Amino acid sequence: MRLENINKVFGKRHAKAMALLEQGSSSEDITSETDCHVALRDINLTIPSNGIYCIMGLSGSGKSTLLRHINRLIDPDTGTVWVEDVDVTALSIPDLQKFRQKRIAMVFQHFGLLPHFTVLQNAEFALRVRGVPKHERAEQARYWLNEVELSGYESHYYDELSGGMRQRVGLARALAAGTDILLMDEPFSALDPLIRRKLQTLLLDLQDRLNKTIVFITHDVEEARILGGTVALLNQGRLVQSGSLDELATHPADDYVSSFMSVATESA
Ligand SMILES: Nc1ncnc2c1ncn2[C@@H]1O[C@H](COP(=O)(O)OP(=O)(O)OP(=O)(O)O)[C@@H](O)[C@H]1O
Repeated sequence: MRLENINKVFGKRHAKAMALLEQGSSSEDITSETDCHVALRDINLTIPSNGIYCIMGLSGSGKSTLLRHINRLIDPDTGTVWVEDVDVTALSIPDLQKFRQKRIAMVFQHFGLLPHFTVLQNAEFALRVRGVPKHERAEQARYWLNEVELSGYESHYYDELSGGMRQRVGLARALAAGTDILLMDEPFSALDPLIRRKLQTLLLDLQDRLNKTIVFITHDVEEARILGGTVALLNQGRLVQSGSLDELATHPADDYVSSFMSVATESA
């Protein structure tokens, strides 16, 4: 997939902010003149298929905003999102809905489960939306719950699950959707370190067999390394460097990359 010339500005005086952006004003000046926030600026990024690709950066650097452009939960102000030969930014709303159902599932940091649904009902949710018959969707959901080691918990509710189990349900729901692309927005960062490590291993095991295109947001260099070490690093809405973590460590594009990598090395 490819993001081309993406700009995204949030705020009320949007037209004024966009005019300043086009004139080349700095993001700081745009904020001080208009109170708008430049969340993404001139993003050009190619994400290879069939692998795990990590989006990194400090809090507020634009990671979630970038991820949400891929399934157009957020529309860009300018630019194009390509998923293979599909221009996602040009899809009509009905086509976008079909495209999302078929191609892209999402896993959220805070799970995004429906508390009044059982584990099974949550896991089969995407299939229900798609109109898959009850028996068939239950069978598929059970299969994926087994894959995430949650067999036996089908009739449990959200309140009865630990954080790790909740995220396993989130993962089963995304996998049951049967899409080739998985967007994961800090899926493991609310979990304690041991559970987090287990879920990283589970994801790697599944990916070995499923070979999906996974775009994974993390703050954590160690987590990105475990997941294969291919990253894009954002700073204040700009893409500062992409490549392997080793490249970022040995040939940092600027001081931000260098300090991001050295803090991570010190805390490892
Ligand atoms: N809907 C919105 N309206 C206004 N500002 C927004 C909106 N969404 C995001 N922003 C701002 O855009 C910037 C980027 O936000 P984003 O959530 O993409 O960052 P992030 O890197 O994912 O941060 P975190 O790691 O804290 O989740 C932030 O300053 C945020 O406050």
